[in-house]
Amino acid sequence: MTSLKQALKTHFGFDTFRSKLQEDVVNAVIKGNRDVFVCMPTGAGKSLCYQLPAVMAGGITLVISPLIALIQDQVDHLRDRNIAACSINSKLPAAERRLILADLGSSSPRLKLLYITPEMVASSSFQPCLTDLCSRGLLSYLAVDEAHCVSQWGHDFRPDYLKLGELRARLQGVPCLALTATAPKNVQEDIVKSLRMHMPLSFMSPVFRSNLHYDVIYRDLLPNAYVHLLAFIKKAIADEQGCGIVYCRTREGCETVAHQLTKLGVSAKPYHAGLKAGDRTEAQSEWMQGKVLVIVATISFGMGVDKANVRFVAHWNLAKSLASYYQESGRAGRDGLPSCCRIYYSLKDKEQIYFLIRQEVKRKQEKRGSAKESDKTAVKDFEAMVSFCEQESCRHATISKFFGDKTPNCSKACDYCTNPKLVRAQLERAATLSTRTAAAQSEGPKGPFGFQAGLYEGGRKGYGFERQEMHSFLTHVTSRGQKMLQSKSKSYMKCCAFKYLSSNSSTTGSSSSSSTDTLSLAADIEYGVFKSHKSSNLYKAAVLKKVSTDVRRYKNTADMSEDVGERRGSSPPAKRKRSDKTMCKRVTFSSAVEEKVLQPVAEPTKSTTLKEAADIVVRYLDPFYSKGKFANKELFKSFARYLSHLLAEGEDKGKGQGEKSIAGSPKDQSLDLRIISGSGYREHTNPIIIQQKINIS
Ligand SMILES: Nc1ncnc2c1ncn2[C@@H]1O[C@H](COP(=O)(O)OP(=O)(O)OP(=O)(O)O)[C@@H](O)[C@H]1O
Repeated sequence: MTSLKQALKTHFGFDTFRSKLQEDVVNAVIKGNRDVFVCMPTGAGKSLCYQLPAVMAGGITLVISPLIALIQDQVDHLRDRNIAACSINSKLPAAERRLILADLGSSSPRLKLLYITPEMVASSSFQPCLTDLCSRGLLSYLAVDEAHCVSQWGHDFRPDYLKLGELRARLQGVPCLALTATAPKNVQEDIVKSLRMHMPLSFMSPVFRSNLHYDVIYRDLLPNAYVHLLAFIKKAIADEQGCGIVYCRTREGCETVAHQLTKLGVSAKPYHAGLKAGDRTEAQSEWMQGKVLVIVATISFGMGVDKANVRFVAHWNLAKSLASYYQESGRAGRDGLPSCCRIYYSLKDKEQIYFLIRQEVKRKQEKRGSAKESDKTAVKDFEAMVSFCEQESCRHATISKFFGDKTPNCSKACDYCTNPKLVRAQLERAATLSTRTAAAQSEGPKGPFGFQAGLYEGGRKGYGFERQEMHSFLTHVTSRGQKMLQSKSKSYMKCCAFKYLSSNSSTTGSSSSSSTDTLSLAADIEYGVFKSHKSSNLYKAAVLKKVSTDVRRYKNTADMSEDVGERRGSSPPAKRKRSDKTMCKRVTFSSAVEEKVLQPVAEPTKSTTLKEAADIVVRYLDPFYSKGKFANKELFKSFARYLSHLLAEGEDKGKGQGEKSIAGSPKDQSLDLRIISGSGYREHTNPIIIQQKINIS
């Protein structure tokens, strides 16, 4: 075994290089006489191209990486392998920083890889350390990860990356390695120029990844897009191995999609900048561990997340460019196994993003006082994304062409190559739809930015216009002294809604349905209000009003209905199907009456604590579990948890209804178990899609 392969095995545990290209790059870097430029697809193993030379070299490798989270991930991974790596960043505790600087200042530092952001490299506090390392000849390599960030033609331009040119000039004699997955020709040239690389050796491999199946579904054409997404998820994870990502543009989008998926029985969690850091970390780690099947995230999620078995990446909203889309969708199938990448395309979404991009360009130009050629980049990039969705040709070919590669052999790895007729049929239907809705759309976007400002995601990896949107949102919020709602309030309001609906079950028609339905209805009502109210007090009042209105509306409609059977037999959703016309004709609403109806739920009654409820539930369910009536322990736990919440929160009003199935007569019950954590209880222990029927007899 060569010493290189030996080092690969010893330090990283790999028997072979992932590809010939990876080995060639490592050899070229170790040789050290030329700068090296690497453009390899997502998941191809670029990190190893500098990590292996770094551990084999005598000095320290300085790695520039754009995100602290990404850096942290890499550092943790290296430390797990006993490789001396660390990062100096703004979040580092002072004591740790002192230790690192002490090691770097020693005659023979232990450290092999020092990760740093471009901002930190340029900061004055880091300069003495850098000068010292340079003057003592202790820098082995300079590695610039995600190098496309240096180019203003790139999809993730970071002005601070431009400062790396100066750094490079200071590090004469230190070989530089630039790595990216997403660099068309103009970006490649920009990288080489900006980093002042000297006649670099270039290692490029085509972007084509044959294990990824790409398709586009027109969301506007679907009768129920969430059910469609559910079917996609089920198919992509048919063997229940692996997990997936759904990308949404906005925080609200993440919440909505996660909520809908949960309601449909999929364990899904949202991830966005609006969540507390702890909740975000929890969502990510549960997803990483396979406890949560789907993470519904803004694009702030994913960079540096190295999870092998991501079986699908669905885009609920369009990516801002084709390059971004390639990178985001490329998080699927890093283990090389077949995986699916789908876009749920929507014309409205397209219009909104166009609008936002133009606004952002205008804002930049106003600030700068002039227009620049590169201002058009964002629009062009997005146009490429749009035409990817609206085209009638191979999706892989489009991606490859965009990055300057030859047309790959798709072999039915996209919807067009699998069934071009279907793609055409969809386009034709979409064209008809867009003609029909053209009039409505021509009115232009509503609201200050054509949509609800404030609902859009920020973050460094955002769409580029987040600052403007967030600013508008914050102004809106603080101007009224409003506070974002806490999840405690949400649970409480859901509980109120549930109690009120339960107590009026004979009116709402839920007497015939389970308390699960009532809970689901309560969650729907609460969530609907939550979406449109940012003020805590207005939100609370609106939930109560909405619940009482719904009950009242039903009451009025039912009272006047000639079909008594309908009143007795149908579930609430069926009743709501009654046409608005009928309702308008027959029912008049009096706000005074509604206010009166509100009163009974203003004060919550004392209920059983969750722990007490859990004790009761476990006592009753345990015999069934012991008899093997549950498929597995996780299912038992999920069911018990769900019932405990139900009992604790709906205890007083639900007596004789919901908990009858727990405490009543289990021996003759057939429990239709649909664990709907979307009803307020997000915790799942079961990663699989839970929608099962258990017969207890
Ligand atoms: N020689 C190898 N043998 C087996 N696995 C490898 C090898 N080299 C790298 N890998 C694994 O491949 C996965 C992807 O590697 P890495 O994160 O470096 O990809 P990347 O090219 O940087 O992708 P991205 O552009 O998405 O960040 C990692 O899990 C890594 O451990």
